[in-house]
Amino acid sequence: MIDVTGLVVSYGSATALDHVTLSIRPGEMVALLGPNGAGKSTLANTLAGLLTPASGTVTVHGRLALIPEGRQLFPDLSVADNLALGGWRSGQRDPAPVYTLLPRLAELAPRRAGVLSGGEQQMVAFGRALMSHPDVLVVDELSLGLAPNVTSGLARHLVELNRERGLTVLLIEQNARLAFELCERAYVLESGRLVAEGDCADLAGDPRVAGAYLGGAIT
Ligand SMILES: Nc1ncnc2c1ncn2[C@@H]1O[C@H](COP(=O)(O)OP(=O)(O)OP(=O)(O)O)[C@@H](O)[C@H]1O
Repeated sequence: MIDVTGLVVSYGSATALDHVTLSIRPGEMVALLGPNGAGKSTLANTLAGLLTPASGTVTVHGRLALIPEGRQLFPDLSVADNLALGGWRSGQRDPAPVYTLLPRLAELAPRRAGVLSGGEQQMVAFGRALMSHPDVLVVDELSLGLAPNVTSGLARHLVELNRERGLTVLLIEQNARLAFELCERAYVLESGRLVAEGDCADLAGDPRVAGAYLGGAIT
């Protein structure tokens, strides 16, 4: 669904992604882990076509939607209008399918996005991404600034979409424990380079990964 080969992305003279190669098969839910500044959002934005690679190739088979870091809602617009903007490019105007998946959004529809809680705003960002009926969803920091119970509620929706509807997901997370719980496979990015990849169970047992991202080995 996603094929990235030898990807280099720079901001001026600073290289943010340095020959990154990865692939995600249809229906997979894959995690991308890494510390602050590793290049995770740069990868997400490049996959979404917002940044142009200096070299390398990015191929996305199907329609990709991004839930950007920090949600990036229009705070003065209603929830319904934020959702409508998500369907604007693809001409999808009917929010009903999204309301079926995320019924809370139907209740929030007339409210201004800016007055909602962080969890509600993340749900709006989620719904806005779904408005374009994506084949692959890139989620940049689902859990950012959210209480664990709020994150788990959103994660449940994500897993349901992946398992029951075959949505391919790239989950970018600093919360490695959550990512390992939800995904089967993961990539680890540090300073713009992939430093580890594999099954989450193997990575969780890798002392280096567990030490850096899980606060010690998982037993
Ligand atoms: N617009 C920009 N202009 C210049 N440098 C940037 C820009 N955006 C990101 N960078 C730099 O590129 C590198 C990768 O940043 P990026 O935001 O992709 O990392 P990240 O892994 O998503 O980090 P975080 O988890 O903090 O969001 C960092 O060194 C960052 O300072």
